[in-house]
Amino acid sequence: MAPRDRERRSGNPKSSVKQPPKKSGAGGKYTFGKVGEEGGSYDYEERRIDPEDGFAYTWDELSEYYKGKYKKKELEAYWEYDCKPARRAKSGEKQSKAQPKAKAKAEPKAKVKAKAEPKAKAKVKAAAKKVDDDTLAKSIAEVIPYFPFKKLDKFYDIQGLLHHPKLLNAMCAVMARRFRKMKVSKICGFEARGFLFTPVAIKLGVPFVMLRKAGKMPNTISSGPYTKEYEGVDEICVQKGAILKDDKVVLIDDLVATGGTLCAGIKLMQACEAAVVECACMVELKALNGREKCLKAGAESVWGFISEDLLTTKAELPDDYKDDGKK
Ligand SMILES: O=P(O)(O)OC[C@H]1O[C@H](OP(=O)(O)OP(=O)(O)O)[C@H](O)[C@@H]1O
Ligand SMILES: Nc1ncnc2[nH]cnc12
Repeated sequence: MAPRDRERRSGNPKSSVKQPPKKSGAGGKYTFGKVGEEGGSYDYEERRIDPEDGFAYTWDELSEYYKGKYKKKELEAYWEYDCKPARRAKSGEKQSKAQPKAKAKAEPKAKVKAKAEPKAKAKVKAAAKKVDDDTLAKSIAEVIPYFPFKKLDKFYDIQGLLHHPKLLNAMCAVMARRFRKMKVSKICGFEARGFLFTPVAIKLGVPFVMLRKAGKMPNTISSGPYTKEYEGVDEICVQKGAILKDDKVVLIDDLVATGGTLCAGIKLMQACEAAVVECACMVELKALNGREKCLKAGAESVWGFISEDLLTTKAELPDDYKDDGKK
């Protein structure tokens, strides 16, 4: 957001901008169930810190302040990715004195345009974001241990991420930020570990479609058999009518190894006449060339967030460790 004149904010709560009235029911903007609403938060009392001035605001206060200055989508993205959650005051604890009651009205559009961000500053920002994504990738990699399983020396266990909700949310936010630009109409996740990324669809306000192993859902289209890095042959299905002609979908999974699973998904989407704008995976085992396979099969893009060289967390195994994999 463009810098603004701190003097414009009134310290007098009576003169500050009033919050719009809350909707009936659960509350303000962050009520359940409105497709297209973004944000990832359903708590209208939640405050986030605007990095512009370091103060915490509710969504209503922030959107009132920036009304007419930024588009709703831009502001939602700003709330989601740039504003950091503020610590909640415990019951009985007063809010900090420095906390303004509401932001003063935003500057008029013309004035803001004149303050457009210089290119150099935008470049610095882009570099900073890259560093942030790299740091996040490393932090996630640290909580994904590997151990021998199903005859693989290194089975990467993404369960570790589920024990760190902030990291999981940050991962989903990175994906949502990426897919928002692609204007996707649906997110498809693979059983089972692809289902962990349903928050991405919630953040984007688009449907999440389950791609399930054969025999789990009625009335389906099947990919036919495919092979994976381990466990031989599998088959995945999508329910008829879940994907429509000309849908723009992202296929999402925790990990791409040989690409067998993703290619089966691509085949399913092709049968539905939908476009696979991206195959997106949290982890990419590059040495197994899944990427090339997916591109050849018709995916427009393949994206992996964490490469195998970051996955250096070796699990400590107990003496009685047993590989319970079936094959
Ligand atoms: O690139 P590939 O060689 O196809 O391997 C990758 C797939 O293997 C794993 O799933 P798995 O089928 O084992 O299912 P699970 O999530 O139910 O364990 C993983 O979650 C991917 O979906
Ligand atoms: N090495 C691996 N670790 C975890 N999941 C996988 N799926 C396929 N290969 C895998």
